[in-house]
Amino acid sequence: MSTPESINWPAPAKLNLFLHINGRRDDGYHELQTLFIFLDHCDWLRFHINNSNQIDIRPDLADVPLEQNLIYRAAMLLKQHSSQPLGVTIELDKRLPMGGGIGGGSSDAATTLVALNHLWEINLSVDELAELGRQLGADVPVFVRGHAAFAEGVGERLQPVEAPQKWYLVLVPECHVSTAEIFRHQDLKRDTPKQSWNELAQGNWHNDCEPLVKKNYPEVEKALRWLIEYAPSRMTGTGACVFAEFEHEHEAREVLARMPTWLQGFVARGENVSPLYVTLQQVYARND
Ligand SMILES: C[C@](O)(CO)[C@H](O)COP(=O)(O)OP(=O)(O)OC[C@H]1O[C@@H](n2ccc(N)nc2=O)[C@H](O)[C@@H]1O
Ligand SMILES: Nc1ncnc2c1ncn2[C@@H]1O[C@H](COP(=O)(O)OP(=O)(O)OP(=O)(O)O)[C@@H](O)[C@H]1O
Repeated sequence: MSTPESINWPAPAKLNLFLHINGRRDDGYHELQTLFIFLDHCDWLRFHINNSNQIDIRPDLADVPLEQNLIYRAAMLLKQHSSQPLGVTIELDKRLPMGGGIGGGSSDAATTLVALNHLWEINLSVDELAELGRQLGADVPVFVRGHAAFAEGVGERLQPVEAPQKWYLVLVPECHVSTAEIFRHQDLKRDTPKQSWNELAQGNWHNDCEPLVKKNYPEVEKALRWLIEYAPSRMTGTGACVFAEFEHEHEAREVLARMPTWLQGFVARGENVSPLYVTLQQVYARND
């Protein structure tokens, strides 16, 4: 029988199928409209719980001090909801590129909240976990809730949607884009008119960050220029990753096989239900 220790918890990537920026609020945050889906391409986390009152993460993330690691911050936030000396050692198998616009850090944080809520027996509701997630970053709640969603406001108003299931080829340019830097930039386009979900569901999607990131990061521009020869292509989030959508896996793999050596990428399936929730259901079923 498998023990909680032997479970690998997925932290899936997300794509923003579109990212429309509608304006800037007085506090500097942006009003936006975006469509989130998950990919079956994940970081993997293993949780070894104990009573040490300590949070350890192995291995260290290069360039991210422990106190800034979103996994550590998520565990510390959750720990405040118990009076016990809760501890954990977390093994992280990092596969998602950092600063790639596919939400790796946010997803790691969400998986930590969901898994430790169960393993530490804290039993917060999904709404309470999403609220904790919001304190860590705008993208964390959608990973906590675990369903593809149309997001509005500053990203906090989420409406679950069913996106058609497609395959994606994601290219990972060799650069990190800082989300804060892009949102601060004076040349960012911020005036796409708001539309209803019914209008947006008809298509005509774009990413308002893409022109600026292409201009400032030649690696992103080069990757898009290559990919667009094969299929309509777009950037996710504030970059750096770019993606193209395909009906069938073999079509995406054929383009992957043509990729020149100066590019890196992967093929993944789009998911409406996060792989995290598939794992959580399996854990519940095992405990019944
Ligand atoms: C652009 C998206 O990636 C779309 O998925 C997200 O909305 C960004 O999510 P995230 O990385 O979790 O963002 P946060 O860590 O909350 O914010 C990073 C920085 O982005 C800017 N930011 C973020 C979200 C938003 N609606 N307006 C903003 O201006 C803020 O300057 C903030 O300092
Ligand atoms: N566990 C973590 N994994 C990745 N990055 C982390 C983590 N904890 C903190 N960070 C910090 O967060 C930054 C953004 O990481 P992330 O991989 O989430 O970027 P992203 O995919 O561009 O996110 P988003 O699309 O949400 O803006 C990293 O550069 C790093 O400094």
